[in-house]
Amino acid sequence: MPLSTPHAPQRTPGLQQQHSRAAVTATGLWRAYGSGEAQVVALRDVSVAFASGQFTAIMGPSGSGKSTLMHCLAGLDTTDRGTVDIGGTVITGLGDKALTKLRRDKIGFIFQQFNLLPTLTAEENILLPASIASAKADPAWISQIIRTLDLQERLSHKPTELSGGQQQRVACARALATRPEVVFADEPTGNLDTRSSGEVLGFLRKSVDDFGQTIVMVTHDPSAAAYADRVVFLADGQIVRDLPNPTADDVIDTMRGFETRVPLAGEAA
Ligand SMILES: Nc1ncnc2c1ncn2[C@@H]1O[C@H](COP(=O)(O)OP(=O)(O)OP(=O)(O)O)[C@@H](O)[C@H]1O
Repeated sequence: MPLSTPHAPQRTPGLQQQHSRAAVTATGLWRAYGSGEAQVVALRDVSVAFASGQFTAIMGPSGSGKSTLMHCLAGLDTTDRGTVDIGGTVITGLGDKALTKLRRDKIGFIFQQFNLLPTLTAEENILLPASIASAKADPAWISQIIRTLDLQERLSHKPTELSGGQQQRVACARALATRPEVVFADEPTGNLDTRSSGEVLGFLRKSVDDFGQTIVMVTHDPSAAAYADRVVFLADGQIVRDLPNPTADDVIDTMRGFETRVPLAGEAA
């Protein structure tokens, strides 16, 4: 079994120790939706850097701005103010065409709903982003990820013929196929059982330790966050805690602190 067991995160001092440059840097990000009385400020002056070869989880209460932050970091949403730099390219202000190219070449995505193309086989889904990226896919690398994810026997299957866990492992392979600067994972285990979650998280951990991948993952699950090297907590659109080497208990304690915090002046209790 090439993958780790559920809820047994093991951080090994791997490649991330050698790469301290930032893969992704956000500086002074603001994002509001709507206007006037109905305006919601989703991000308030958020500055954060994600080191290359590190696994970071983003957590926070519902509505705290996690998805907005991830979408702004990945160039899927626009910002009102501030900049995002991915691998040395400032993406805020790029036009649609340049952004699409940058996402294709530098970013891998893993979504809660897997988002595989239903008419393609697992193998075709894995190869699709690599086939349209600027640099051609490396067959030895693709084989290595497929082996690590234990997908050799599933390559000719369509998504409907795969379990949720298998579909998410295909999505992981697809995200890593181009060796992107960063993989953004949005609740990657939100639709999976405990065993499949452990397999996916074990693979993400391994891809950081063994391959030097950079991962930024939004999650609600403290045991998923415990696989990360670092947890960044958002509340009310701001970063309020930054926890290195988290355990699930650390994360639960920190989240409890938000639930019991005293409301700000003018806020409903
Ligand atoms: N497209 C939008 N239009 C209007 N308001 C939005 C939009 N997207 C997000 N918001 C608001 O911005 C705030 C932050 O939302 P966001 O989805 O980023 O939070 P979240 O922490 O990801 O929440 P959850 O954990 O529930 O997914 C919320 O108040 C939300 O209602």
